[in-house]
Amino acid sequence: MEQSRFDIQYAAMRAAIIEREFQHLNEKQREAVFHTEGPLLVLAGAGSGKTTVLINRIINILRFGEGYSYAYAPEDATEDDLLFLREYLRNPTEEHRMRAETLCRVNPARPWQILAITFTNKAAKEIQSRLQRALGEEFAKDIWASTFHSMCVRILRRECDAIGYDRSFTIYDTDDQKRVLTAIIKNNKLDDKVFDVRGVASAIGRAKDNLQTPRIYAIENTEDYYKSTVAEIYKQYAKQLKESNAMDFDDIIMKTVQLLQGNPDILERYQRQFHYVMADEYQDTNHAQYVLTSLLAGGYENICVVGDDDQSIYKFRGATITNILEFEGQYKNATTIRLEQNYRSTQNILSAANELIRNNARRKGKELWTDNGDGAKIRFHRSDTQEGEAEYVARMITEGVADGKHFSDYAILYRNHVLSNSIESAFKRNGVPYRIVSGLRFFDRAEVKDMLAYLWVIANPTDNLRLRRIINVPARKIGNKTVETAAMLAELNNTTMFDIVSHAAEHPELGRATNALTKFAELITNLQKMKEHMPLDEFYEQVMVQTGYLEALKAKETQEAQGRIENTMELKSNIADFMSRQEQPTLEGFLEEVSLFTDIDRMDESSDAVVMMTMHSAKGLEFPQVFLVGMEEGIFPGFRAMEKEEDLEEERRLCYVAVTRAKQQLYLTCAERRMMYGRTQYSKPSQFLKEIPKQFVDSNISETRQEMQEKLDLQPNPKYQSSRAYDISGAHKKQPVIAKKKTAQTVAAPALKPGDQVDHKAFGHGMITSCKPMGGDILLEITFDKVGTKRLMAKSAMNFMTKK
Ligand SMILES: Nc1ncnc2c1ncn2[C@@H]1O[C@H](COP(=O)(O)OP(=O)(O)OP(=O)(O)O)[C@@H](O)[C@H]1O
Ligand SMILES: [Mg+2]
Repeated sequence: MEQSRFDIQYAAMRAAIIEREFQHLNEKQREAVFHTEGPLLVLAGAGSGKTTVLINRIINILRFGEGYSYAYAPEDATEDDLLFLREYLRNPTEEHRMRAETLCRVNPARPWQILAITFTNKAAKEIQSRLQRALGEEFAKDIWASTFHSMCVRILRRECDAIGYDRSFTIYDTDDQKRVLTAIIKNNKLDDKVFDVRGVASAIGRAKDNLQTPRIYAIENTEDYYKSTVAEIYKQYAKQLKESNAMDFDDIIMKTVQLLQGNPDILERYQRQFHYVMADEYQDTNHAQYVLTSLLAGGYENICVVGDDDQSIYKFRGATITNILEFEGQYKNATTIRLEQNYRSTQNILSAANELIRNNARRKGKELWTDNGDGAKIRFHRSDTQEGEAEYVARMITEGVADGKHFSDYAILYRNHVLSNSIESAFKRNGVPYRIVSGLRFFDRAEVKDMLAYLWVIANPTDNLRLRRIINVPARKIGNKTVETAAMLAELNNTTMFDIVSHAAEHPELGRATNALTKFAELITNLQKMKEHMPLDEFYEQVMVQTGYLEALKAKETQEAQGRIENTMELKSNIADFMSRQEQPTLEGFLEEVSLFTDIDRMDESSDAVVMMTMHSAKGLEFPQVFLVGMEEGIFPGFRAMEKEEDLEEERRLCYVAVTRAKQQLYLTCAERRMMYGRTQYSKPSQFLKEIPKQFVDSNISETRQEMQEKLDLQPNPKYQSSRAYDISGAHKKQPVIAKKKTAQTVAAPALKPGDQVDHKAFGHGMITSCKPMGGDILLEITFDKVGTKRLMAKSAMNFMTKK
């Protein structure tokens, strides 16, 4: 075809815009961004910009997508038309789409044709907000950027009648799941030591990750007594959930796969819808997620997965690294792009990460480099005790803040949550503000769960489990026996408990409770009606009042009850926040969001506090200053992992993930002695520390001493107070002495009194308002000019404070 005036102008204009748009990316990254058609694997190390590529790729597809290259303006297009088109290419709004289409054959993807899946809500939100900034809120909000779970819930809410569920289905969290399982284990008179509920729950979870239904699981496990019994529990569990119109987390994925596999018409609809499918952190997908992604991308096969085989850390949850390693086998025409430049960390941190992960045999192998410069050396610090370790962490942070850093620049990462206790105490003693990201669900407080249970029952009255939770809360004279009778009647009549309760008068077995039951059913029915014509937050308040829940708390008049009232009110703020974000906020929508919520999503980045979380939760995140604490043999790697090479490699990958979160400075700390689970443990520094070459490290750990200890296999004798009892080398003296001095300094309890003026390195000028002796130390309350009142323990505080 002859080139029209438009073609020439258009091509030049397009090239210029694209050039400008993506100039901040490197060549390899741009290659990935522009490779939009066909299967693409971006396999690259930490901090190399994988997530960045994924986001920019979406921007590219939506603004300059393949379709635009076929755009031809008619010969008679006016200057005005061309100007309009130029504007439209910059900012393709739905509003102007029609005119653009009449001018030229534009055929770029629409936002809802793009599916981008990630693992955490936080990551999904990050993608959404970056896309909104680039493409405009209105336009970007239709992109399916979400987690596996919320995407599946969205599909299921629309389509689940095809698999026999009602659209108002409830989502059970791990706690709900355990209640149901515990009851089943008890009813079947099984030994709950052998069939420990956590073990059973995780076996069922793994079965679902592998898309095994109760029937298939039973067929595949006939030989083994434990597993065949689990198969029976699984069967009963699935039946009960179905009857309650409920799904657990793992069901959400499995049922979506079943829905799509069992209903070709529905599958085809989604395959047609999703022109482009993308998945971040693909190394952590399990079998069910892999099948799901493949199914959804099956229409156009424009599938792009990004990941890092070295960061696969969820094997224990069924993730299988083969999904990423076999991508090229699955799609014969796949293109693979590797990124090697890291933009996050300094060279010292990267070299350490490279050397560490080199010890894994099973990997594809890659090296990262950066031109960020060497940066500061990594700091190793070994303390005598866990308290010493915690004090060190607190001291480094306070000194850093005194130096101009922010508390929020710091992250403390640990292998297990138990390791956070001593750090927390040290932060309290030193007035360091912190926030623990538990990775668990936030909405786990009893009163919040109660209110949510009410909301669930209103939305889905067939939810027997939640009905049981609230039917007599606050007390309504509906006893346990009545509840059990109602449950039995429901079973017998093949209906739900709510149905029985609503028709209590027809069941003489319910005896004197009939009245109370009928009233309860009326309460729920009335609330259901009320819900229809009231804003959600007002409705929530009505639920608190009508159910008598608020009244019952108020009547208690205790401090604790007051706290609970505040928590239930906080739930209202959550609802209000939800309403402000949604165009059509529904109760179901809110409940859904809540059930997929974890603490990490609530991490408020605006407040200045140190964050503490497990290494697993830190995936995909970055922080200027990172501490990895508890770097000891037996903790990290854990004893269990040390037995099998395969497990050790997974631990090492976790260490690689943790190390590569740091942008500027990495601290690795350990203690010789530590109280864990009520016992004092002595441990050697983690083998991972040894795998990091000395040239990248600044250490207080004397190597001679460590080597000596290992050579002689000397075990420290717990009878000695000082852990140095076994140290015969004397070579350690240099550094630790300095450390000792610091501790010695803190011992003298300072003579302070209310009214004294102080200068604190991190908090500035303040005045002591009270001094209370406490456990050989003094608890100070100080009102600082800048940061308000803080409570500090005098001994530690005097490291940073002078009296005026
Ligand atoms: N071309 C670039 N120029 C400058 N900075 C970049 C570039 N690409 C990425 N970055 C920055 O590097 C950091 C790491 O990027 P990103 O989080 O996308 O990496 P990742 O590969 O997804 O990391 P992870 O493996 O930890 O998930 C981010 O702060 C990002 O803004
Ligand atoms: Mg990433």
